[in-house]
Amino acid sequence: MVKIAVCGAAGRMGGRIIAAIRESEGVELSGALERPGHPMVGQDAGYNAGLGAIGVLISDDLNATVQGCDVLIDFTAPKVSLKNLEVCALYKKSIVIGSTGFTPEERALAAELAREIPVIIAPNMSVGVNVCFKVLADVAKILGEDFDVEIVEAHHRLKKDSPSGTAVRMGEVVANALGRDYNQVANYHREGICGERTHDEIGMQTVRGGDIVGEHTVYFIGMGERIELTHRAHTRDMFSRGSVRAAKWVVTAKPGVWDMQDVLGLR
Ligand SMILES: NC(=O)c1ccc[n+]([C@@H]2O[C@H](COP(=O)([O-])OP(=O)(O)OC[C@H]3O[C@@H](n4cnc5c(N)ncnc54)[C@H](O)[C@@H]3O)[C@@H](O)[C@H]2O)c1
Ligand SMILES: O=C(O)C1=N[C@H](C(=O)O)CCC1
Repeated sequence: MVKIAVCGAAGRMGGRIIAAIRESEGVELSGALERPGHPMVGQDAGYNAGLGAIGVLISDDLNATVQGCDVLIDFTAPKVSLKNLEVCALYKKSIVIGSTGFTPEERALAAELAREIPVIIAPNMSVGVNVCFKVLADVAKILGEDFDVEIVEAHHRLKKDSPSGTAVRMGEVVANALGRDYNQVANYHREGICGERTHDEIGMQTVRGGDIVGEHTVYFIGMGERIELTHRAHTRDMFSRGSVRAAKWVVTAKPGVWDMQDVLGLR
């Protein structure tokens, strides 16, 4: 039985992950974490999952919760995830990180902290999006230089980071396939007389509103035709089921940073 603790247990994803753990075989919920001062600390973790009481209380004790698990699933925010990664490395535990919005410097620090433990960092845990990542590289290579690439993503009004981690990864996949440096070609902002589109740029546009779970469209726009590759998430449950699948996979993996392409055998 793989013992999983969930960090961000009172959050939108935390509740769905606890529900996914309860319906999965071979795993059990060993702990649930929230930030010190959160009103749900001390309450049963089952309530946010719609399960009623399940006998696991939400704690704010990071060290004790990590010591009691085999793997921590963390959907919080980049700085919190880096701290969690550091504590998992201290106790030689695995970690699955779903948080998005990491800077390049934070990603490099995560890779350094992952030298001695297996870590999964994935901006999107759904099977569908990970298949899109794979297909996107092929589409970009086949279409080549004659098609302009633009990415549009839409999420709920409470999302804190922009553009989404998934949109950034889609941009990175396309840029790599076309031999471009994503950080050089990503264009996040057009306003006023900003000039014609440059050949290499990848435009990134963000929509925020209401309860949109997550939508991503990559446009390949040519002269006289275009391809639009869209993924729409209907619920958060495939992210949470993916994170549990990742947790089962990572406990037997070698140290280093992995992602869902590894878990799903898509690499
Ligand atoms: N990888 C994926 O598939 C995927 C899917 C959905 C969301 N996300 C990402 O997951 C993250 C969380 O999303 P959400 O919608 O659940 O957000 P949320 O705000 O609903 O939940 C985050 C939770 O983390 C808690 N938290 C903050 N600091 C903490 C700390 N120090 N210790 C413990 N808990 C702490 C918050 O109190 C909150 O309950 C975001 O970065 C989001 O982009 C990723
Ligand atoms: O709700 C969110 O926040 C989501 N974030 C991820 C991202 O930034 O790509 C995945 C989709 C949902």
